[in-house]
Amino acid sequence: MKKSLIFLTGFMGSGKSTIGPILAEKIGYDFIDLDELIENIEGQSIVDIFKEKGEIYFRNIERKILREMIFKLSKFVVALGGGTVTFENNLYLIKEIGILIYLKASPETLVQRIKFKMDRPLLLGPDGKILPEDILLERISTLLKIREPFYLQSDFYISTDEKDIKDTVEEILKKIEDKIA
Ligand SMILES: Nc1ncnc2c1ncn2[C@@H]1O[C@H](COP(=O)(O)OP(=O)(O)O)[C@@H](O)[C@H]1O
Ligand SMILES: O=C(O)C1=C[C@@H](OP(=O)(O)O)[C@@H](O)[C@H](O)C1
Ligand SMILES: [Mg+2]
Repeated sequence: MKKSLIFLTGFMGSGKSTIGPILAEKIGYDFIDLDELIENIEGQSIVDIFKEKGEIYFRNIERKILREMIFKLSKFVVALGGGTVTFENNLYLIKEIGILIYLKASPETLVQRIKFKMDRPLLLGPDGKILPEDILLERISTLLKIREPFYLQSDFYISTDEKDIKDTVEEILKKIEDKIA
């Protein structure tokens, strides 16, 4: 059965929010970033939601907004958050309705892509500051080991290490061309 929703999953920094709009444009779909949608609905940044209301609140709202949106969309590329598919039954919901693509990257690559970014609360120190590179690598490696079994349940994965953004998009296009409506 051909599908009209494409979801991007993968660890923080794997490129979901960057690849998503480019892919959408190429196939004539619209684009939505789940994190941006959460920020708009909540009127608060992801960092502030985590800081003021905590991760459990974030996961509940993430799940609620995902459920509300998922049945309304057609011809959309959706960039998920890095944790979305690892909570509750989000993974099964997403797979039932769309094509799930895992943007795979090694911990070493991920560190290089996000080491100066302050917008991922799970990768900041207790003081809210950027972690030293060796600690960041350790944290990413540990969390990725826990999460990868979920990511690997995607319909397919694309390895993004040593690949530029354009090549990643091209590879996805080849894989989905006969699967989308
Ligand atoms: N090959 C690549 N694929 C995706 N992103 C890349 C690549 N090379 C460098 N980047 C950079 O890595 C960062 C990925 O961040 P983002 O798209 O926000 O990831 P995510 O939404 O998965 O957390 C961006 O700054 C992007 O420009
Ligand atoms: O991996 C995670 O648990 C998270 C990833 C973030 O999205 P990105 O993967 O787009 O950075 C965002 O949803 C939040 O900070 C939590
Ligand atoms: Mg993102």
